[in-house]
Amino acid sequence: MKLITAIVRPEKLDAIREGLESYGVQGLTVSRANGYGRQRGYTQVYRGAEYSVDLLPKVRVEVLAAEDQSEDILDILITTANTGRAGDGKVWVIQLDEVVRVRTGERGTAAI
Ligand SMILES: Nc1ncnc2c1ncn2[C@@H]1O[C@H](COP(=O)(O)OP(=O)(O)O)[C@@H](O)[C@H]1O
Repeated sequence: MKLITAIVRPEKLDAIREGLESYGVQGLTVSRANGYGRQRGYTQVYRGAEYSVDLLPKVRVEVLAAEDQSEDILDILITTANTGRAGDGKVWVIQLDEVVRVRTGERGTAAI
């Protein structure tokens, strides 16, 4: 089992959710994040004063995946999040030891 984490543009969240749902993903976790990569920040003017914003708002999407679905889910995330510009984000995959469904006590892929 894998934990796939994607840090993406907030405006891409709807497309990502649609892509994952039509593939059959049955659950995901979304949280707000702030960060920077090669995109770095940008300069903004507020009440005449210029200041730099160096941590840009992003969305973190976390999906648990069975081994045989991990590559497909990774592809969906990359495809739906991509605009071709710096700031599109990053996706990483972590090997998981265990997943437990709290309600039933099921473990492993049955708990995904
Ligand atoms: N090395 C990293 N470690 C953790 N998060 C990162 C890293 N690089 C980028 N991110 C996250 O991804 C978001 C988008 O980064 P982006 O500028 O597209 O990265 P890059 O072009 O360097 O791959 C950042 O705002 C940050 O939240």
